[in-house]
Amino acid sequence: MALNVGNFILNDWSNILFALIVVYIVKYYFSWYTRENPIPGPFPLPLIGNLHQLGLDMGKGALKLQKEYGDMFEIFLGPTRTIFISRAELTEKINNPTLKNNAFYFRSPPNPGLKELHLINSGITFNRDLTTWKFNRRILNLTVMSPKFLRKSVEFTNQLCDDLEKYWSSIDPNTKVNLANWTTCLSADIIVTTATGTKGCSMADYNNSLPNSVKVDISEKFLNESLKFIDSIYTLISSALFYFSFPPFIRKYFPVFKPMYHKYRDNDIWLGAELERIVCTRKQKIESASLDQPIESNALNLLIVLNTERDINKITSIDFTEPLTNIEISRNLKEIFVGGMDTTRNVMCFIMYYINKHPQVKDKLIKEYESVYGDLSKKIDITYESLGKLVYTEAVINESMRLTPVLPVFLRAASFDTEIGGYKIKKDTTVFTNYTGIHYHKDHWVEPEKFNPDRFLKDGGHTIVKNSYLPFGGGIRICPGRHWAMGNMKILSARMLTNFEINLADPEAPLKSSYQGTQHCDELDGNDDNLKNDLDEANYWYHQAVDGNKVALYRLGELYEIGKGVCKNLVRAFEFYKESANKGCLEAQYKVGYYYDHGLVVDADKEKALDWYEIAAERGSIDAQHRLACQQEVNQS
Ligand code: HEM
Repeated sequence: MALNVGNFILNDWSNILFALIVVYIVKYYFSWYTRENPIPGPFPLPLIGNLHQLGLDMGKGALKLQKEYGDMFEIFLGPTRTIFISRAELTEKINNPTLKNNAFYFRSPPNPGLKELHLINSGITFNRDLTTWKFNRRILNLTVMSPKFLRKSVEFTNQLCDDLEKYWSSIDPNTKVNLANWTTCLSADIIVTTATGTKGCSMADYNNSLPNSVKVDISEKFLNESLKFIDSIYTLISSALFYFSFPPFIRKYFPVFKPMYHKYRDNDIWLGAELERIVCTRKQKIESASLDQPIESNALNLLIVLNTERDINKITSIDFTEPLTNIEISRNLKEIFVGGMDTTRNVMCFIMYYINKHPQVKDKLIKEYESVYGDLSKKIDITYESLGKLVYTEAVINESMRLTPVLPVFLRAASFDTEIGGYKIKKDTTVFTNYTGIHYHKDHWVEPEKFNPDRFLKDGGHTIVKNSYLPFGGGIRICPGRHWAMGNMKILSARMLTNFEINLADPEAPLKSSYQGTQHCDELDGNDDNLKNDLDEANYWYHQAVDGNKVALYRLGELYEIGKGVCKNLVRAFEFYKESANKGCLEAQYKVGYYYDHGLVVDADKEKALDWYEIAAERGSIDAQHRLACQQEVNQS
């Protein structure tokens, strides 16, 4: 009998498997129930842990779990214990700005996938080796945070905005402007151009793909090379998530994942070689130029000349006296692309959404641009220095990034055993800061759901609690590209609003976005029907006004008054009205009176207002007669 049972068990593989599974489950739950220092969190399932509760959208999942389990909860991503913190005070250690006693200088725990991508012991973002991280981080700070780089980046972004304006002014009036696509292309071009000094051509390609657009003449070979490179950066970003999430065995041998693995691996090899080729070619060019020849301050050039005889600010620390090797330069360049491309494009989309959703904010922005750049009917001159004056713009950008942080959650790992909120955290435990959770926390923000840029103004009556606003993270690993990104966003907002009348195709539609490692703007359609028609109308009246046509002058006054086809500008409007009034246009005469009457001109003057009203009233203007009657009543009373 005993033999039979033994035979039965040993021969029946399914029973063995069943027994193993039972043992695994018992062991799994035993270690879960007896785990040290448990933090509130959902009940996990073997193998997948709490992945089903977190869902694919990590930002939304974290918010949902925060509601159920509070500001600090733990979940299991597969077998790995992971902690989420969603309150400013709890992030104190993560945002420690010094290396001394820094318990969270690791980005992630050791991970075989990231190691295979050479991201664990080199580069910046996932680098766990303190010596090389410090070295690379210092180099990147010296490059993308240096004033000469930031100044040059303003020039590049302005030039690319000029291109965008050219493309937009030739768009077919009956097509919708896909703002998400345009900002994606513009951002890619900004990052590529500013990082390498070679102009990106995503916008040109996208423009050429649109029906009825005026095609740009661009070499097919250059276009393909450039697009392949950009595509390869996006592929690398997706591959980091893939390599991070799946263990080597599943990646390499599971039928669904195998082709993806091959694609990602080939891409990594190609990109590495391409970056080195780019570095080598530029290095040769710089070395063959004479020393007195100025070198453009794009990121690649700055990395190449660092610590060479061209570098006037040679760094004189013992550990860093030599120029960078080609590998070091290409790895830093890769960090710029990976860190900058996906973040910038999505943030720009979100900003455009919020601005266009709130017309009163748009008006205030236009006023700021008028006060900083003067006459908006002429091309505005955005300099590096002027960006500091765009205080309201900065508040609008901050508020957009508060409501939709492009990294809704992001990770760090404990670099030694430590503690948060009274709970012990073991070395290498992953801790996600739930940025969205903190940005919407009722204890930190009044009416957190409301879009209110004033809360970021000094006199806005709101005190910002330390660590309650973290769009760029914080502490020693805070985003090194934050000043560059903020500059780009300011330029883009100013250029778009002063040149175009963009309206959301469906103003009632909610923001469509999804989590893809970063928060991704899925769809953002703007209407350019009005834009093109309005531009045409403005052009038409300008054309007519050349010979002093009083009706055309009056019409131009109207367009400037309401900002149609041109930027709203009351000073310009008044100039046109006055010129038209002097030529005898009745409506314009009334308008001039009205502008003097209501203080819409600098030299507001009631006497002058009455004079113009009288002229217009005498000639039959009902509006002017009404104003005079009102004035008489006021005088009598
Ligand atoms: C609006 C645009 C951007 C946003 C919202 C953003 C946000 C962030 C955030 C939240 C982090 C994590 C910081 C932390 O752990 O505390 C980060 C890290 C990083 N960002 Fe950005 N970023 C942006 C643009 C850029 C740009 C343009 C670059 C290019 C230089 C860049 C390069 C990096 C790098 C290299 C890191 C890793 C830093 C480290 O681990 O030491 N980012 N970014």
